[in-house]
Amino acid sequence: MNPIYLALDLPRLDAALALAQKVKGHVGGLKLGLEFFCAHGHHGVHEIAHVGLPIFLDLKLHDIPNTVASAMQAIHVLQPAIVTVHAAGGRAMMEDAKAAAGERTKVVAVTVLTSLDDDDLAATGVGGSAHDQALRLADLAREAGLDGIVCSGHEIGEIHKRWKNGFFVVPGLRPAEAGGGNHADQKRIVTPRQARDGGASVLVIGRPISRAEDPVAAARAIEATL
Ligand SMILES: O=C(O)c1cc(=O)[nH]c(=O)n1[C@@H]1O[C@H](COP(=O)(O)O)[C@@H](O)[C@H]1O
Repeated sequence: MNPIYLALDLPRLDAALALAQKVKGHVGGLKLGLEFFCAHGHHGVHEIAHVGLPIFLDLKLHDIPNTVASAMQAIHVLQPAIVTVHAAGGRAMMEDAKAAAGERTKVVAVTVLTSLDDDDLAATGVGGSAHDQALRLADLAREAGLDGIVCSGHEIGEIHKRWKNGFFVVPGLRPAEAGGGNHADQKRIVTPRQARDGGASVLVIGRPISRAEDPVAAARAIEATL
């Protein structure tokens, strides 16, 4: 199965739908995030689901356990293949999120966002490295009974060794030929191939495909490196 999930981070529903239709033969799934869900809600998810690929609903839920569980129940009807919560919400929140999710939905916890480095974490009061914090939160997600986690390609190898049958989502990916120039807001990045070799189950890729002059060619080129 193609591990690439295209992040449809586009403000307009018609543009997101057109892009999804265009690249659907070259990606394994479609990721709809906060930007999309706040703008288009359930209706938008139903529209994108018509493309026929698995839907990853990336809402990064982070609140008290009861609120997160209720939100999970509210999106149950959409039957997403994958949903995200923040591991920093704690064990009880993750347990309740998993219990409220549909049986066919994988619940995965974001460990440390790929847009953060050690200094950013220190500024939030978290001591130690992003690497150590990601490992700690991955252990917590596993203890809470989640299906897996979201982490950067810098941690995936070690987390995979500790959690053999986990489901691992890796964003923050930039193809090698992009060089050092287009990281944008991402700080902990690797190539799609490096993430795959480290044990990633799903590779989340947005702008390297969606902002490419030819998104189909970009998706195919990435697929060819895997
Ligand atoms: O949960 C995510 O998908 C996620 C977690 C994370 O740590 N970093 C991260 O970039 N993401 C998402 O992955 C996508 C990355 O987009 P690009 O940087 O354009 O490839 C965006 O939709 C982010 O919301």
